[in-house]
Amino acid sequence: MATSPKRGLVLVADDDPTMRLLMLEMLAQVGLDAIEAEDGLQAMACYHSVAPDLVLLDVDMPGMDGFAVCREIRRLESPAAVPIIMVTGGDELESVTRAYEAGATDFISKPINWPILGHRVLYVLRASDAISRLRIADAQHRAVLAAIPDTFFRMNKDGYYLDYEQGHEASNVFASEMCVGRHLSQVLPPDIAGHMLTQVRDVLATQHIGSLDYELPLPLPGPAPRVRQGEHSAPPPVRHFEARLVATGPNEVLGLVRDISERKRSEEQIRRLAYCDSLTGIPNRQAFLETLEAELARSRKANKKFAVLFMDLDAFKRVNDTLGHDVGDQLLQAVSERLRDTTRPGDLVSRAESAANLARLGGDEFTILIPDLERVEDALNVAHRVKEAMRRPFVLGTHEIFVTASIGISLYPEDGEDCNSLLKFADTAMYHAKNCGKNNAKLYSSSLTMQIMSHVQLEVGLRKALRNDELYLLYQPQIDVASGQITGVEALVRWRHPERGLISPTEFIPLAEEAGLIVPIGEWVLRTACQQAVAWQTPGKAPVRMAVNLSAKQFKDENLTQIVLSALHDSGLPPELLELELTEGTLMDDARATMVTLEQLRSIGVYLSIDDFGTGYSSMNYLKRFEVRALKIDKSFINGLPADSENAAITRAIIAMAHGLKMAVVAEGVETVAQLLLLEQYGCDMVQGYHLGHPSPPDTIHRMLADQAALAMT
Ligand SMILES: Nc1nc2c(ncn2[C@@H]2O[C@H](COP(=O)(O)O[C@H]3[C@@H](O)[C@H](n4cnc5c(=O)[nH]c(N)nc54)O[C@@H]3COP(=O)(O)O)[C@@H](O)[C@H]2O)c(=O)[nH]1
Repeated sequence: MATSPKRGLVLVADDDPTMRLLMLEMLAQVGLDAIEAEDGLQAMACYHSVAPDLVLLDVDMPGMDGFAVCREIRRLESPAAVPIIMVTGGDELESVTRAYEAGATDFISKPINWPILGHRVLYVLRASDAISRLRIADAQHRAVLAAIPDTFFRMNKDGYYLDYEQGHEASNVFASEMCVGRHLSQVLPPDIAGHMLTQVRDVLATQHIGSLDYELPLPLPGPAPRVRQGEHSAPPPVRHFEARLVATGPNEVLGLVRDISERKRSEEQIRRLAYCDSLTGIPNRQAFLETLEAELARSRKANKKFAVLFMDLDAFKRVNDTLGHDVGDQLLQAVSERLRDTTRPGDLVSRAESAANLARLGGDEFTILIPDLERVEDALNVAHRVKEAMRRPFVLGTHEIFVTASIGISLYPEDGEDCNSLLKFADTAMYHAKNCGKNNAKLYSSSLTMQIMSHVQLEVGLRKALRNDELYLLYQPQIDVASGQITGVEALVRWRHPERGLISPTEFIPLAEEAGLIVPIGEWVLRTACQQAVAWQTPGKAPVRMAVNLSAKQFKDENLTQIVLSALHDSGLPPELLELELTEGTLMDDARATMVTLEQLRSIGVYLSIDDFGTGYSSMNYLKRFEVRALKIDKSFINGLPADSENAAITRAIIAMAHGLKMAVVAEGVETVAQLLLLEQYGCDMVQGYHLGHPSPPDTIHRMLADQAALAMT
């Protein structure tokens, strides 16, 4: 006979050997092993020694009866109870009741229906197995729930709490009795209750896990703090919660609620670090870009205008270089503070949340967003106020610092329809403002981009100009008034651009200074002019001095003296035949450094003169300290002569004062005989101008010098 696989061990306790035999046989039929005991004591001994999976226990046994065995087993047992089936003498209710009271799992009445005994035992074994698995699962769930700090609840589809177990977090606000049997709306604020109920229904409909975040104001114990007039009350303390919902049946969800206030606080801190400039505490570039993006969307939708102001300090680098980075940092903090004051909501003609309207992009660059702009003038007014605010001295410790600001403005929607363009255009306008003399505010215009592009192209061209031989020199004669002889020439550089043709030095010299090209270009001018000057010297004839312009950047170049020495040495030009023309501005920039450089140049023996005199500081006293040999009166004074009596008086005074300081005077821009005669009358030493000769190529000057020599022979 085929036997089923073994499914468990049954302890059969009965004092009747026939009954035991039959029971064993029936159990074997369903694949169960069995062990026999003929009375209660033996049953207990077997229970201890084999730990059966089920006990089949006759009620009536000599000595210790079935009820006593059952009670004893239950007393000894752990919660994992072994199933006990009591075999009662008859169907009488009393033994059945006693059997259950003793802890029996089930009972079988005699006479036993033998064919179903095995199946009945199997059924009880299965049921007991399921119960013990349930018990384990339940214990595990309880352990999990005990281990997590969350509050959990069960809720039906209509939003009634069926169960509520408060988590062990201090902030869990509701006690169980406040919730069980109540509707969500009686426990939570109406908006949160509404969201929660929607989520509950979604979770039940989709059988997916759902979640929602919400915050609850926590009333502080005691009376509310009094707020004085004009003060803002602190926002009420809130705690943040996250509820996760999972369906546990077609009409019921399990909810877990966690206090996420700490996490929110950390997120806020991270956000602050990511969006705030650490030096000044105002929003940084990232924050500004996001604000700009949001403003763009809002303005587009509401058909509104806004302006972006881009501000850069004009002399920040100088502060950093001269006073150190600590003072530079303090200045940036003070600047952002002043900007904050100047761009308060009321000042901005804008909405309330102005904090994000101001940002530091980095270095000394700040941006301001002006929303809801009605007139362009409003943006210009803000720019003007900012400029004025920056002009007031900053007192930082013992330092009183003066700075100015250049501001560029771009407008939405006129100038651009996206954030990057608007920011870029405001930046472009700021550069334009700087180029227009700093301490300026300029609106962006599309032609600016063209200007800047052509500026950049010109710079690229200038870099190639030297190596492509596109630069050349013209020379303008300088005439000694007394003798009428050419005693000097001024070298003036020209650039023949391959596409644009002739470009004036007024255009490319400032560009060369900006691009750092003035030093190599200036060296080339110096060397070429020195070589040319040597070629024009004729033994036995009056020498011809070569005047070369030096720009401020060249003058500051630490290798200047070396370059001059080298140009003189390589050309063989005597130093006294080289004149270096400097402007007043160049000399005044850094008096101490100027004195050192001038001393070095003087020690070489070169002739030093002041160019464009009268257009700058015009301080004779100052110039005396620099011991220069000559002054060149700017052509703007000569221009109106002889009719302009004021210019005539100035010219006469300059000549007299220069002579008093033993300086020679050269008048520039002499265009007429009348001017020449007047200057002669005033005692001017030398003259230069179109009337006496235009800037000309070397062979023209060569001819002029040759004619002059020939005339002298006659
Ligand atoms: N650092 C350097 N600067 C240089 C160099 N070459 C020239 N420059 C400077 O560029 C400015 C413009 O120079 P330019 O266009 O050459 O003009 C010079 C003369 O052409 C002009 N001039 C001369 N006579 C007259 C006249 O009668 N009327 C009139 N309207 N203009 C006249 O004046 C300019 C000379 O100026 P200055 O140098 O002040 O003597 C100019 O500032 C140059 O200095 C260079 O190599 N390096």
